[in-house]
Amino acid sequence: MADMQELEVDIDGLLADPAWQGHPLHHALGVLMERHRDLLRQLERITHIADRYQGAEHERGMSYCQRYEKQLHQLERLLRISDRYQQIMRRQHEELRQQSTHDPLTGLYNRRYMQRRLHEEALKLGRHQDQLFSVVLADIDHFKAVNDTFGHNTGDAVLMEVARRFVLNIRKYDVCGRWGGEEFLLLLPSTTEAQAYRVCENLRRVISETQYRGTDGQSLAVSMSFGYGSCRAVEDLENTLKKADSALYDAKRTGRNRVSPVIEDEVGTI
Ligand SMILES: Nc1nc2c(ncn2[C@@H]2O[C@H](COP(=O)(O)OP(=O)(O)OP(=O)(O)O)[C@@H](O)[C@H]2O)c(=O)[nH]1
Repeated sequence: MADMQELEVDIDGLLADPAWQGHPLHHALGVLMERHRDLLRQLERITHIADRYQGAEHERGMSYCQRYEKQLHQLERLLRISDRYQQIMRRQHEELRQQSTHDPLTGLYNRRYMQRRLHEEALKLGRHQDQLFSVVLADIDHFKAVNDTFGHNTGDAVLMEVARRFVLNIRKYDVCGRWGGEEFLLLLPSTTEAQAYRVCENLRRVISETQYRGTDGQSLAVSMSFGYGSCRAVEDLENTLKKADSALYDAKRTGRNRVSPVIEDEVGTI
């Protein structure tokens, strides 16, 4: 094959050489080369057709059982691809759902989700007049100073640890969310004011007794102020949030690291 290619290159060289242009065999050699190339092209086409024919013949020669097996394999492959695709879609859907309802830093529910939950909980009260729930607003004291003194990353670490402590110290049907920067909201179903006060006092103590770790290994302490209110009807929701907010403001105003309003009867029982 290599010899043939070399010969073709030699002949092409001779045909192109002006020294041989007038030679009586020059034209005949040119025509011969053209015919030779035509034949090669035809041969290639025939080989290609023969290959395809052989493939088709092989298929035809297969028994029904073999063809059925082959189609089954193809279907199984398709199913595997479709399964993988569905898994990816499900995972992406779950990630999107998580992102739309959760705060990325603390992993708690975000404000939008908490607003929806509050509304749903208030709607449920409409059908059960004797029921209620409580709302707690809790805010880290002097958090700006934490950031200014220890840096924003340490501030983030404190927020994460506070969130963890909250989740560890509430009942499993209570709902905890990040309401704003350093502010958290708790929804406490079927909880009276007196019970809400106790929940807040417990959390206040846990948060202030925790040693937090900064990103450079330093140890620091923080405290939180709490305000709460109870909701007894759907129309009451906005009012309850305002009540909790102004109670939180009172707790800040009267010295921080405290719960407002104080329920005197409960103070001794904690
Ligand atoms: N590290 C960090 N800081 C945040 C985040 N969100 C809000 N903050 C900071 O929280 C601080 C809140 O400061 P202020 O509203 O002045 O309140 P404070 O210093 O906690 O004071 P009081 O609430 O009155 O006790 C601001 O410095 C915000 O930048 C966050 O995601 N990470």
